[in-house]
Amino acid sequence: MNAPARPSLPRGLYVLCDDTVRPELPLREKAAGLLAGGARVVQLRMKRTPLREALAAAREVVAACRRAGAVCLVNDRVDLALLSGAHGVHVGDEDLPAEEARALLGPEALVGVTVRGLEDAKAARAAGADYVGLGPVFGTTTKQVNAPVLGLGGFAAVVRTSPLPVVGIGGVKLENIAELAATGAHGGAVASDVLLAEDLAERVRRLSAAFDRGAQGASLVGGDV
Ligand SMILES: Cc1ncc(COP(=O)(O)OP(=O)(O)O)c(N)n1
Ligand SMILES: Cc1nc(C(=O)O)sc1CCOP(=O)(O)O
Ligand SMILES: [Mg+2]
Repeated sequence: MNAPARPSLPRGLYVLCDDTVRPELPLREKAAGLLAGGARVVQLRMKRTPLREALAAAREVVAACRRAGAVCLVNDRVDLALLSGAHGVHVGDEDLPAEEARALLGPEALVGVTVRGLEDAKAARAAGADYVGLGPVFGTTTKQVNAPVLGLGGFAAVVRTSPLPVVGIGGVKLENIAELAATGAHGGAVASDVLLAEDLAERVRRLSAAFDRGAQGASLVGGDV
């Protein structure tokens, strides 16, 4: 029997299509800009959109991502991920546990889990996660995070030994994403730096290119995972 076809999480820039940053711009327009710039991983993060609107937005954004060949993950809501046909979910401490998300979504879905350190990453692997979102790497004003800022050194230490691919989040921007990638991170998750840009597509291109440059440096010195 064939193994289930779970997509792998593309390496590189990971963008948040977020309704809390620049809330006046509709999610579908944000997604269109991000995808026009070549975004390959889009997380739909809806914290202030009423549930039925969120379902409609999820269906639109997932369909647009699929047309563009991008992976779309829904933040928090396993129900919306299922109903919209998303590739998976990203869950944290206040969401369904990863095991339950996996049980509901099945083996073909991607499940990402928020972690604060190495022990959390080991637990996420045991729970069936595919990758971890580790942060905050830098200070952020997008969300009040109840965990210390790791800094690049603290982040890199977890990346080196994590049993799962690590996506860095929190204050990641054009000025620091190459350094983040050079730690061997699998991805760099960005919300405000890209969503506040005048030209979202151009910002995606620049962030992606900077990540790839940093990752190339990491692989040259043997720091790649
Ligand atoms: C890639 C990535 N990493 C971490 C988070 C944070 O998720 P969570 O802890 O559930 O917090 P909210 O995003 O729900 O506020 C993330 N969204 N993405
Ligand atoms: C949603 C989120 N989670 C974080 C965590 O550390 O768990 S930091 C964060 C905000 C990311 O937004 P920006 O790119 O604007 O800093
Ligand atoms: Mg959450």
